[in-house]
Amino acid sequence: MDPVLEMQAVGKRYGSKSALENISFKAEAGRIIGLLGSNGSGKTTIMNIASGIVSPNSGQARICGEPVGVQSKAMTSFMPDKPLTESWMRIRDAIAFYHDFYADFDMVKAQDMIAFMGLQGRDKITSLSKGMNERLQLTLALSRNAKLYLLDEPIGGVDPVAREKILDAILQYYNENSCLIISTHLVTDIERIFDEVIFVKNGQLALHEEVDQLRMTHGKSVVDLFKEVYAQ
Ligand SMILES: Nc1ncnc2c1ncn2[C@@H]1O[C@H](COP(=O)(O)OP(=O)(O)OP(=O)(O)O)[C@@H](O)[C@H]1O
Repeated sequence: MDPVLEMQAVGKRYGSKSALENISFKAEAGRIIGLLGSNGSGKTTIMNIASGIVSPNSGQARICGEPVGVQSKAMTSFMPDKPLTESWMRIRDAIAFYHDFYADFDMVKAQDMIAFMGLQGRDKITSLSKGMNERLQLTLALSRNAKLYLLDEPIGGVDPVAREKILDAILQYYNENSCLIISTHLVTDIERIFDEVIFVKNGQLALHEEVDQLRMTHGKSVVDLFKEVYAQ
């Protein structure tokens, strides 16, 4: 069976600046994968290429064997680091918008997640705190029945309690037939949910390993190895 996401020798330049170089990896169904790296290492660029927002200059990205394009976008649910919702919307409008827009949107799951997250349908999105907004964006992304979920910094800037709630929601609502990739530089606390981690450093793939294997071969937690790899 084809991997859910495969990158083959992907390179990306912005003008004269190289953002990604020769990135190759496979991401299989049933896996939660941490895409880890310090600021500017290339995580968002990888997410943007997998979701079809940005085209690589070299190499190729495939979703379930299909080159990234119209067909692959229907199989990919992306939570970007900036919200896709409009400022006039209430939470219920955002849910209705996603339901109208995506044929695979599961309304029952969305309502269940809204309750789990402690969100209220009548609340205006502009009135939500950063953490509550992240809970909403995660609800919207995970309520689709996609093959690939791409969550770009889903816990950026939220307090430890909100972070735990978001991680619990990911574990509870994750669909085991899919692959979920989470980019972050906040490795502490989040490593408990990863099956595999990919380290990106200066636009290159520094490591791709199963977390259990990594602990055995390196004798270290993901956080400790992260600190070692990214030490200046
Ligand atoms: N639109 C763009 N134009 C020019 N350079 C860009 C653009 N987008 C990204 N870059 C550069 O590409 C490199 C990788 O950026 P990217 O946003 O992918 O990193 P990141 O790991 O997601 O960083 P962060 O954790 O800070 O979000 C950086 O050097 C960045 O400055």
